[in-house]
Amino acid sequence: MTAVPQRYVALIPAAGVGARMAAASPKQYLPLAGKPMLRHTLQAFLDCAAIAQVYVVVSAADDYIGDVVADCAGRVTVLRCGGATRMESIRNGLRALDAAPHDRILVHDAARPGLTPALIDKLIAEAGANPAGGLLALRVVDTVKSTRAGRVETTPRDGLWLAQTPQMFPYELLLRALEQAPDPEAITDDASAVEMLGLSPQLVEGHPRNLKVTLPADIGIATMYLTSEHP
Ligand SMILES: Nc1ccn([C@@H]2O[C@H](COP(=O)(O)OP(=O)(O)OP(=O)(O)O)[C@@H](O)[C@H]2O)c(=O)n1
Ligand SMILES: C[C@](O)(CO)[C@H](O)COP(=O)(O)O
Repeated sequence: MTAVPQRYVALIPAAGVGARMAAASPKQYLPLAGKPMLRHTLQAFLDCAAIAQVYVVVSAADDYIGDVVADCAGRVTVLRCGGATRMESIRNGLRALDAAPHDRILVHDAARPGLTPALIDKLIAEAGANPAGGLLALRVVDTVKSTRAGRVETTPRDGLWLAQTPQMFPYELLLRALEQAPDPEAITDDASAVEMLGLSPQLVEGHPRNLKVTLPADIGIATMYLTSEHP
């Protein structure tokens, strides 16, 4: 029996309110280098030949998305099933999208507009065949301090990484991991749900340009990367 080739499908959670950004509109629609942030994020997948379909999860009341995807007919599907948390939005999106069990789902934050087709291709090349999936991540390069004990302590940084997105997993595995998670509050990213099943997703070196735009200061940094000549 010939193996059915796996497809690569993007799922972009874009139903947040951007509370930490404290802007007039949800941060994923703020203008960056002349375009809404989400359009930059979408374009990275639209410019990546490996991506078969892009799904965007927005809130039911979202009235920004129409203008952002007006010229993306066919490649982008809008799912109005955003939830109260990022993980709920992703789980709702997984239940709504069309994919085969072995297709790879690349979950990517709308708030990471610095992603490039080259980074997507790198993740697919290095982790696309891994049954435990994989994600872009950056090694920690600064000394890490913790105040959890009520005082300042230094945490050894060897072996520490900062998770980025896309986080890519077989469709069946990711949906099962999110639905079976014993403590949904403990899941801050998709990989942690898969880790709770005892699997170890592959870490693939990402790039600082793929930062999550979270605080006002991140707008200038993201704009610098989006307008820079350097890849
Ligand atoms: N209920 C939610 C919350 C977040 N997200 C998405 O998940 C991504 C990463 O989340 P985060 O950076 O925390 O975005 P917000 O939740 O909007 O930010 P804040 O926590 O400051 O409100 C964003 O693209 C956001 O739109 C989502 O789809 N649904
Ligand atoms: C998924 C993520 O971007 C990986 O670093 C991060 O966990 C999202 O955190 P947020 O608080 O939902 O922005």
